[in-house]
Amino acid sequence: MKVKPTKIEGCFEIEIIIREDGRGRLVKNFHKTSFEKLGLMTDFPEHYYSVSKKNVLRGLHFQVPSQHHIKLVSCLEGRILDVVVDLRIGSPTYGDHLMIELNSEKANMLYVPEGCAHGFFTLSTKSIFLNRTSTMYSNSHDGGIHWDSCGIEWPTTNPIISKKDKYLPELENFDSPFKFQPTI
Ligand SMILES: Cc1cn([C@H]2C[C@H](O)[C@@H](COP(=O)(O)OP(=O)(O)O[C@H]3O[C@@H](C)C(=O)[C@@H](O)[C@H]3O)O2)c(=O)[nH]c1=O
Repeated sequence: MKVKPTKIEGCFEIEIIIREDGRGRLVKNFHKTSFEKLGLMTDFPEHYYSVSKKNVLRGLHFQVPSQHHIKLVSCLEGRILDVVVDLRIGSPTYGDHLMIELNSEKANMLYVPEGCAHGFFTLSTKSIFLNRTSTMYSNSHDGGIHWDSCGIEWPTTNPIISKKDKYLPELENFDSPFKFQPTI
């Protein structure tokens, strides 16, 4: 397992072990001991996957305190552009974002720290997105910011989005409840 830091502190791209033979492939998509050695969260009580067609944009989402959480995200089928926006007051990258392609071929994952908004755009005809979260889903803590309010260069100006995502607040009008806690 290889863990690459990104420009957002606490956010990592993770490359995992893939074994291939004549039958196909085996992908080890979670290894508790390796995560523990790196000081990463290992307790993900909730997992789900979503299936999307091409041109779908989901996000940018988070849960507010006290149900804020770490996400471990990956793409089990297809290709997505995954985006993380730093919403932690006091962070050197507050308001900044990163975009990284996650795909089933590379089987790479993104470890998204608390206090960041997350979203993705689908590049393939069918994309299966896997999310593991460190706290349970809570509808009353569900929050988000508008996908087109953070200076992100999405591949289209007209993605397929949910009604909920259409009316999310813009980043500049968002009063962040998240505080940056430096690791050292
Ligand atoms: C995320 C989630 C949704 N739901 C329900 C609420 C709603 O009725 C239906 C669809 O929910 P949403 O429209 O919020 O689904 P979606 O837009 O796919 O939401 C997800 O987007 C990505 C970008 C994330 O980062 C995730 O954390 C999550 O917020 O499923 C759950 O029951 N449990 C869950 O964990």
